[in-house]
Amino acid sequence: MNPFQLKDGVLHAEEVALDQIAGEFSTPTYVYSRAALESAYTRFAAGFAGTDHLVCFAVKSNPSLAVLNLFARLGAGFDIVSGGELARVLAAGGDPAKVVFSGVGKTEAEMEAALNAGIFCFNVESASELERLNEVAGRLGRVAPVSLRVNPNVDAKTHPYISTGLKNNKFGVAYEDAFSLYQRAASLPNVAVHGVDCHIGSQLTELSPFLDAFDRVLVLVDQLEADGIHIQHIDLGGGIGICYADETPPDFTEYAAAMRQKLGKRAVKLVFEPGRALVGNAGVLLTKVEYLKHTEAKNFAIVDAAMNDLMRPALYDAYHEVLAVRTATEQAAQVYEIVGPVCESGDFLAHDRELALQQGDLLAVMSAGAYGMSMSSNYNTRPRAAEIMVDGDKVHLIRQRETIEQLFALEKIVG
Ligand SMILES: Cc1ncc(COP(=O)(O)O)c(C=O)c1O
Ligand SMILES: N[C@@H](CCCC[NH3+])C(=O)O
Repeated sequence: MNPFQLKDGVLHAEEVALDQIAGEFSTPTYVYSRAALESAYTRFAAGFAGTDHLVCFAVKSNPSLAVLNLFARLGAGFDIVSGGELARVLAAGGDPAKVVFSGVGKTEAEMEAALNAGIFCFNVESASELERLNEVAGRLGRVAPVSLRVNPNVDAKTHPYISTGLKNNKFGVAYEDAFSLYQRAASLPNVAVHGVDCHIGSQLTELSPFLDAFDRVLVLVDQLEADGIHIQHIDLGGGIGICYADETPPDFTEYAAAMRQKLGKRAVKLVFEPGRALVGNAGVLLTKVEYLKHTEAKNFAIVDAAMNDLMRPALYDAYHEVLAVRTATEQAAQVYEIVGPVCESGDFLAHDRELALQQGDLLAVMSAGAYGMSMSSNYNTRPRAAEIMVDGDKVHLIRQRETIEQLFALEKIVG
């Protein structure tokens, strides 16, 4: 579903005109559609109805308490990568028994917090992490449920910065080493082998890398079972892409059917960690054109959102569609660079967009619900944007715009 539609020449989020939101809450502002979030989660989970499964929303993609709470109420679990994300999940009413803990650098304090909360599983990413987890759990008199994150060494066919299942990156353990590390895990008193985990990358637009990874994981599961190491769940990570421009990622039904078919009759729970696919197209970044600037080479639309608000274009040269909130009637369309006020040449939101603009116009940067606000910063002492959730004709402020004072509240001048 696309909750962002033009009605009478004005872009709306569900039933609410985006210029009304800008008028009330100013810009830059992230706007999410509750209906789109719900629909994405429900459609994803529906594909696995009748199969033992757990959908763990990847918190890093959109850690807003309101978003987490919505998913928790729909029955979701959560994929976390830090103690901070665990605290968020708990504050949002998430069930710790549905939490998987990924990440290559878990600290002792984070392990303790997760053990005390009683999470579903630790996705262990190295031999040294396994030993540390065993020690920490022993100290607390607990047994930590573990999966090893294995690198199936398949090409995710995505941007190199967000491909994670290959041999030469920092994530997970090499496929070839996994079996012996599982034997080691099985011998340790304070960890219990529960599953096998993999996550091969993000923004995947083809099904085949998922299936190749699953095949390799199943070979390992069979080897482990033959060795007496029982696997209760397989975690296939996240990574399903969304349409930013003209991509055609696998749809949820097709993905679920393919995964279920691969699993066959095995009595193993399937765990997933989708992030972007559940939130990416449920959000936009609303921004205002501050200035139009015409140079010999280019036309610039200088807007009030910047790389600190949405980092993806600067970081990955990522494409986000940019739409005018009100369809212009007077001025002629021109090709613009859409740039922010930050003092970096890399501070752009979009290149070469044909738009009919005037100063003061509002623009919506589309597909900004994932890795938008979550990767934002205060660079150039810019307060982070407000966040709004629209529900039908209702508008909820789910995060206030930061104030300048908050940005230096923790600092002190040394006399
Ligand atoms: C371990 C892990 N799980 C899940 C995700 C979520 O990925 P995506 O947003 O592509 O679904 C990520 C991010 O790539 C990740 O690193
Ligand atoms: N942050 C990235 C995805 C990385 C996923 C993190 N595991 C993006 O915006 O696309």
